[in-house]
Order: sequence, then C-alpha cells, then structure tokens
Amino acid sequence: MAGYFSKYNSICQKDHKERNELEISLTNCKYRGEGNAAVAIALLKEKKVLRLLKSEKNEKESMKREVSDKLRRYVEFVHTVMKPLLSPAFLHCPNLVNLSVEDVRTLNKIMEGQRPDYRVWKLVPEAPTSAIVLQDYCTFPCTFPNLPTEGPVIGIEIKAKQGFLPPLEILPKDQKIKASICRFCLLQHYKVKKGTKPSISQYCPLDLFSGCPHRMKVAIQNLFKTPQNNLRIVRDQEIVYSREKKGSLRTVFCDFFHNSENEIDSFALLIIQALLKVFPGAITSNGLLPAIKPCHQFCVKSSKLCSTECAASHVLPDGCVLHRILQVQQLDTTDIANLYPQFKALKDQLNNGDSCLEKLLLVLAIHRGLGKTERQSWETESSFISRKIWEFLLSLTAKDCSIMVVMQRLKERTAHIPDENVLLDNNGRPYLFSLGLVDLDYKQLSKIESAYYNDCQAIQILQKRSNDTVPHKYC
Ligand SMILES: O=P(O)(O)O[C@@H]1[C@@H](OP(=O)(O)O)[C@H](OP(=O)(O)O)[C@H](O)[C@H](OP(=O)(O)O)[C@H]1OP(=O)(O)O
Ligand SMILES: Nc1ncnc2c1ncn2[C@@H]1O[C@H](COP(=O)(O)OP(=O)(O)OP(=O)(O)O)[C@@H](O)[C@H]1O
Repeated sequence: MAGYFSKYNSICQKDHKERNELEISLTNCKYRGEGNAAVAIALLKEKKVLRLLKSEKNEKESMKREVSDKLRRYVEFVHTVMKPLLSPAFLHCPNLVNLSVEDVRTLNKIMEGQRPDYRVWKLVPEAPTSAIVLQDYCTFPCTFPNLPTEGPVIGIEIKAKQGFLPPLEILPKDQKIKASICRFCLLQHYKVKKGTKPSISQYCPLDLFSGCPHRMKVAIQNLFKTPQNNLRIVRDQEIVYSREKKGSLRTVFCDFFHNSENEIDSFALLIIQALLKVFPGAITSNGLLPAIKPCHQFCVKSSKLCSTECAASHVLPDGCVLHRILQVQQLDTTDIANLYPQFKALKDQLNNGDSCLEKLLLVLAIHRGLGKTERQSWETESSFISRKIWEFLLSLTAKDCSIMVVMQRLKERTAHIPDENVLLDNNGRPYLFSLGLVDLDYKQLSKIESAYYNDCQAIQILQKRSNDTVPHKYC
C-alpha cells in the first residue's frame, strides 16, 4: 500500500516487545481504566501499561482478527504523524506485543468487578491477540533514576477536548450557535439524553485553553466537581478519583504536599504550571503547523473572571502542551458543517467511495500544505478537499487525546534535574514532574458523518430546550 503505513512498516517489527519481558499475573497487573475503544492495564513492576482493544460482544470473528492490523496502524500513525505534530517531547512510541489466550484470561480476571457498568457491553474476547505496550504515564520514566523524591506519586489525566470556537462567518445559518457555545458544552445535553453522560459537566475547555490562570483554575475546579471522563487521578498506581470514584480530594493529596494548607488550590496551581510549562523541544519552530489563532474565546459556559487586561496578556506559551494540542486541533479550519457536504460530494465522484478516499488520505501523511486554509497552487479541487478531510481527522485525534501529568514532592532541588521537569508550589517548594499524551488513535472516515450528525442532533436538542435565544438559557 502506498503512503506512510507501508513506508514505516518496519517500525512495528523493530519495536516489537517480547512477551517474556512482561509479567502478566494477578499480582503484577492492575486495571487502570478504559474508554470507548480500549482498556488499559498497568504492569506495576515494569511501569508499563498494556492497551487492549475491545470489541462488541457479538462482533464478527473477522473483525476480531483485525485487531493486530489496527494496532500496527496505531503504532505507525503515532510514530509518523502524531509524534512530529504533537512533538516528540510529549510522546513515547508504543510497542506491539502478542498475548496468548491464558494472558487474556488473566487480564479479564483482573478487570472483573473493576469496569464501569456502562462500558461492559464491549469486552476483550478470550482469544490470542495483540496489545500495545506504553510507558505508564502515572509513574516516572526510567530516565529519572534516584532523584531525591518523597511522598506519593500522583498521576493526573485530563481529557481536555476541543479548545476553540469556529469563526461565526464560516458557519451556515442554522449552525451559527456553534460560535457561541463550544463543542464540548454543546454536546452535553445530547449526551445526557442519550445516557452516555450522567449529568451536565461544569467544565469548559475554553477556560482550560485560555492561558489565563484565573480561568484555568476555574476549569480545573470544575473538573474536580464533574470529572466524567475528563479527569482521573491515580495515586501510587491506583485510581483514586474519577467519574466512578469521587472520594475526598483531601485524602487523595494526603502526604503529597510539603505542608497541608489549601491542598486543592495548591494542586490546581501545580497542574496549571505543568500545562503551561515550556518544553524547548516542543517549540514549533519547524513550521509544520500554522500559528494558533487567539485563544481568548468565551462560550456561554466559560468563566468570565478574566479581565480585559488579563485577556490581553495571557496566552498559551509556544512549547507548552496545551499550545501544541490546540495547534493540531485548529487544523480543523472549515468546520464539519462545511466539510461534510464536500466530503459527500467527493465520495460520490470517486468510484470506490470510502476505500478510494482512505487511500487518497494515507498518502498525505504530513503534507507541505498542512493547515493552509486556501487551496494551494499545486492542488486540484479534490486533492484540496482530501487535505481538508485529512486535517479534520488529525484534528479529531487531538480533540480526543488525554494529557497525563505525573508529580512527586522533591526533598531538594538538585542541579541535575532539568527546569522543564520541576514545578514549584506557592511557597517555592519543588516537585518533580513529567508529562505525556495518550489516546492518539487514527480516526476513521466514518467519523465525519458521525461528527456532523452529532452536531445537528445536539443543536436540535438545545433549541428544543429553549426557544429563547438568550445564550445562558442553553446551559
Ligand atoms: O466526538 P466526541 O466529542 O463525542 O468524542 C467521543 C468521546 O466522547 P467524550 O469525550 O466522552 O465526550 C468518546 O469517549 P467516551 O466513550 O464517551 O469515553 C470516545 O473517545 C470517542 O472516540 P472513539 O469512538 O473511541 O474513537 C469520541 O469520538 P470522536 O472524537 O472520535 O468523534
Ligand atoms: N500510557 C498510559 N499511562 C497511564 N494511563 C493510561 C495510559 N494509556 C491509557 N491509560 C488510561 O487508560 C484509559 C483508557 O485508555 P485510552 O484513552 O487509550 O482508551 P480509549 O478507549 O481510546 O479512550 P476514548 O474513549 O477516550 O477514545 C485512559 O483514559 C487512561 O486513564
């Protein structure tokens, strides 16, 4: 096959992890969490995570057999597309491993009683399979040996979601509302109605991506209040705070800080620092992506605490993880409302619909026109639309990925710890930290139709809820 999937076929072979390097046993493995597509099991000694794909209970045998192809694609996609786009500073490339039926049986046993009810309609079939081995981002990488740390290791996962609004002028008349309510907030009522969300989240991604410490703090406090699948906290490799486990945050932070005053605020400040930390290796000097558009956007749900002066001075610094994610998210320049009809027209033009288009997209990989809003001189109308589709899919991955932050108190600040791995609390006391990105799946073409459909449904529901056009009535 043409394109990056064939070009980088060797990556998987080279990085193939030996099964005997991993201890898959009831004592060494712990359920770490799951999403719609995959389940993650922590390997405690190895400080790795096994990511297994799930399938629907009645899925066809042939679909189950595709697991290893899907994972190979995943590894190649992360290595050749997402790593350069989101920066090698935030990604370690995953490996593939083959698992026997006994391994899967053991892993399923470990998951028993741990999985949330609303996820069990999918499972890991009891059969030999492949899985992905990732670094456990709730522990420190092995390149951080023997540092003077103490107290618990706290891992935080933030699924930040879409951090910008599409410009009003590009939206069709019946979708103008999308310029005043962000996609995350827009979809909330629809998801609650469908039963996939328990309640309306108080979190607004525009606050988190604002770069304003005030608004970011509100975003994090709201994540604490309604974590849904947007916030998880792991303490010493054990999940202690999530949608399913909402205990006391004070207990979570017990022994974590140098002193025990205002732990929750102090923790929010450390997270903000981590999210705004500049990693020299992540500064976008390579010109791969266009500059981000201003991030001072407000949706009807976002916090209004940021003053005018503050809005002018607070930006996401180039080289921080939020900046980089937002850049990739903003590859979506046309909005699905405009892209979907173009996608349908192009599919009709092509003889072989989806599969032909898939091939067209795969050769794009990291294209020299990436992110350009206008059609380039070398592009035909259909190659321009293919690029827009490809950009939308890349952007979708960045809108759905999770940021993993891990922290531990440092007894002292030693010279050989790089600045980029140290956070300071309000009293200037140091914490070791590290950061990574997970859930970087390649999004299939079918996502274009579902994204369009979901937006239309969500708009309808919102409009039904209130015929009043005053924006705050929507929430
Ligand atoms: O489109 P969204 O915003 O509803 O995102 C979906 C997520 O919803 P949520 O983050 O909970 O709001 C959804 O998450 P959940 O299943 O709700 O945990 C998935 O991540 C889904 O991706 P995929 O189908 O697994 O590839 C996500 O779908 P896509 O990002 O692939 O569209
Ligand atoms: N490398 C890792 N280190 C630590 N935890 C991880 C790692 N990879 C995954 N996890 C945990 O497992 C959960 C599920 O993994 P992942 O997000 O890849 O599943 P998914 O099904 O693709 O999710 P989604 O529904 O969001 O698409 C994550 O939300 C995270 O809590």
